[in-house]
Amino acid sequence: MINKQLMNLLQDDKKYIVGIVLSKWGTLLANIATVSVVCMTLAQYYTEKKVSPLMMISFVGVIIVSLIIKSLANNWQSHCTHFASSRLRLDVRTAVLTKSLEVDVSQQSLNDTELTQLSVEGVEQLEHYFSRFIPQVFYCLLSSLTVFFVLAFMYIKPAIILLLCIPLIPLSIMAIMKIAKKILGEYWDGYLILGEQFYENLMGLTTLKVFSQDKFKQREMDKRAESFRQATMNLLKMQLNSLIVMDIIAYGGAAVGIVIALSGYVNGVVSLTQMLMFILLAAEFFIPLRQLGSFFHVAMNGISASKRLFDYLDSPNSSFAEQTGEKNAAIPTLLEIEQVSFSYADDEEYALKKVSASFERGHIYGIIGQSGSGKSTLSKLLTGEYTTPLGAITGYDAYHNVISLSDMQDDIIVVNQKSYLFEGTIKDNLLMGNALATDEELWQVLNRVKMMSFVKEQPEQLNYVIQSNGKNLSGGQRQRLLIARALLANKAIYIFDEVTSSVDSESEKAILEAVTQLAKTAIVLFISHRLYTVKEMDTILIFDDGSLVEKGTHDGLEKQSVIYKNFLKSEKDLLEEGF
Ligand SMILES: Nc1ncnc2c1ncn2[C@@H]1O[C@H](COP(=O)(O)OP(=O)(O)OP(=O)(O)O)[C@@H](O)[C@H]1O
Repeated sequence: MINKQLMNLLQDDKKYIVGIVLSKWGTLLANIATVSVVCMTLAQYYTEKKVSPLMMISFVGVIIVSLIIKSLANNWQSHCTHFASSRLRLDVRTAVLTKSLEVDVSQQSLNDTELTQLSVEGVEQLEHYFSRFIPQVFYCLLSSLTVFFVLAFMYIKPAIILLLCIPLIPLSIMAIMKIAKKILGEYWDGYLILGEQFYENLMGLTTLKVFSQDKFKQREMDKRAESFRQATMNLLKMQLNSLIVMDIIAYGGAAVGIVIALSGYVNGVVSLTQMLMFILLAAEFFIPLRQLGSFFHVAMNGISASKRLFDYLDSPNSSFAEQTGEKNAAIPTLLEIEQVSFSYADDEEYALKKVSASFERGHIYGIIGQSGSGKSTLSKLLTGEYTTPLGAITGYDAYHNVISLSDMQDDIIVVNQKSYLFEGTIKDNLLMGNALATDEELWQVLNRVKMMSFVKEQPEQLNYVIQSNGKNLSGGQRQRLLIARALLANKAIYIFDEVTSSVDSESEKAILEAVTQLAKTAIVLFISHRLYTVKEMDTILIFDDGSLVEKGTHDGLEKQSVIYKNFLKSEKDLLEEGF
């Protein structure tokens, strides 16, 4: 019932749990005192037909003190309830965020939507576990013993009967827990799948509309929502049924105790005060246990969500993130790839096959090949998006010291189709590349990508606001800003992956000039579909079906390489056809 892994999270916050239990216990003691004084007053009035002044004073005094205690205890309880889980929720969310940044894309066991749902709604559910369920478990023990001793003092026989009923409730909770696990699993699965599909459809809504697929997707979502509704109803049904079982035990037990107390009064075994107290306190005996039952269901939701979060947090990190200790501060001037092979999944064909190449600072390398030939896969391996290829990827600094790929990764930057411009000013976006850059440096870099005149034309200049992902810019302007931001980052190795594929010729020219200039001080890999964009580059590498099939300068390849000549010819044909 008590999850060890979750409890370990509490650390210093256990004191708040103790605070909640004690405040509840204080309320219970105040209730017992109120019940006692009410019963004594009633009994006196019933037998003597009047209430003595002393009894009146005690009655009013006890009621006032009880109210004060209850009010203080309630305040203290809400204070502790808030603190018992707020730090913990923050910690769990921070841990999830940190983990998501550390784990390789290839090893992410949860996708973005699942992670968001679990760390928002799932973590929210943990509040109930810590601030309600756990304190209630301890309070139940304390309250049952307290009320038992008071009742036993009144009339031992029915008090023992009530005590014997108590284990039935935790036993029924444990039995329900077994069924609940499966139902909760289905509920969370449905919730996550629905969220994921909703997110995907929302992202692709324009595409769905263009292809008139929105109605079809809507029907699909309807079906998914319906099965989630079923799972939710099953969960609610299970919760309701189990509450009925607990009610029967709680109120049944209280009823048995009350009947025995009444018969004790009729037979003269107990006094009127004792009998009245028994009737009023018998319910008090079971109420905490009954509440435990209701809290249990909400807590189970949190436990189920937290299990998925823990599985995620316990999953292995990327080899890159696991590196500890000092990073090698050396700057790579040479990058060597030896016999690198990589497959996205065990049973999949190799996307890269025994690729060997070396890249030097001061050079720009044009990487071309048909779609699916493995160009982007090489980029993903270099940036650490995917890890553990066969073969070796090693860097060397100017003094020939070896730099491992993980040490090198901070020095590698990629600009590709996934690169993003955030809603905010041009300056904000550029400063992401280098937070310390001055306005002058920003203008310089804008000049390098031929964006200076555009920005100068805007009344707000550097403070011109870009909409999310540069919606209010042309494709070429957007791409040039992405490159400007990367240039500001001042890295040793740059990978440009299809950065000119959807831009106008003016932007293409500006980009090519900027990257060629950059190659004087960095290692630059320029991946492209279009051969003419890499013609002038120092070395051209041709990929075909995962293999590096040719390497050389344009002039050399034009003379010797059949593949290159075919490439040139097919591109010429395409250009003549107007593509
Ligand atoms: N995330 C992935 N999971 C599984 N297979 C993938 C993944 N990404 C790429 N592949 C496969 O790996 C192979 C190489 O893909 P890659 O993206 O490296 O090609 P590319 O040369 O960059 O293609 P393009 O020019 O179209 O971008 C292809 O067969 C592709 O289907």
